[in-house]
Amino acid sequence: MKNAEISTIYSTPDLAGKSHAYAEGHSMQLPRHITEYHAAISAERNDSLMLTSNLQSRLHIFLARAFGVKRVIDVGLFVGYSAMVWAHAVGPDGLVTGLEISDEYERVARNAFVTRGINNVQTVVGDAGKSIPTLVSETPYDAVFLDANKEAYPDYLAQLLSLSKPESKQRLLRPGALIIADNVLRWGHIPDPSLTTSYWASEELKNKELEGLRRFNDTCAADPRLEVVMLPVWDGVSLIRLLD
Ligand SMILES: C[S@@+](CC[C@H](N)C(=O)[O-])C[C@H]1O[C@@H](n2cnc3c(N)ncnc32)[C@H](O)[C@@H]1O
Repeated sequence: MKNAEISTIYSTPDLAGKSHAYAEGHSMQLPRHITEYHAAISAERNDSLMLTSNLQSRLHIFLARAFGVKRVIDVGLFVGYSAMVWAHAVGPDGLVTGLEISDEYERVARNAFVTRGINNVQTVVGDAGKSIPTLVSETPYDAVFLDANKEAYPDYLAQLLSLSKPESKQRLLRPGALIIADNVLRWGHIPDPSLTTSYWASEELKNKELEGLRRFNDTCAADPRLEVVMLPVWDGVSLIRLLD
């Protein structure tokens, strides 16, 4: 719908919900082990809000296949749902590297992969800022999914770019790599700083996250090495391409 404002497309939350369900019903199907894992986490865990949605996952799979993605870094593994989606997208001969600071979450994720016979995911426990530089090898990655601590997005982006210089013999990301960043609109708080709703444990955390996301979004839009499309869907998703 050309020039339509997003707020005027769906006049009620009910209509937005119906449209989402319809879109889901008319998109590619996900394998059952993925939808079942999503449902199990949603039913059993009180931190399941951190999950990406099944519809967003279809976009990830679509993009991975369109971009020829075989190697992905999943920054913010949580209990392994998004990594499981990437594992499906890249196929058994691909590789997903999941980075997670919590050894408890990583253990749950690893167990989920083992019990489902998924063996193309490797996990690294620790602060992603420390793990990312260790991933440079002979074979660059094709894609990154940023979904960990929002305040560190600018640092993660700076690392990805500085470890993927055109003149370098070894680089972390290949030219043309895809970076997908989740939560870039943060419930509308990024475009509207006057919002008073708060989902954060403290004002300090809120301010840190929002400041980090704003800096990240501004950098992506301004950096000549990057091409970005920010989608105002879900919690805001930026699709970023490394040009060189
Ligand atoms: C929103 S959740 C990720 C959800 C996951 N991508 C999915 O959709 O299944 C964010 C995760 O990032 C992890 N995290 C937070 N800070 C981190 C850091 N500095 N390094 C690595 N992981 C971190 C959290 O423990 C949490 O599991």
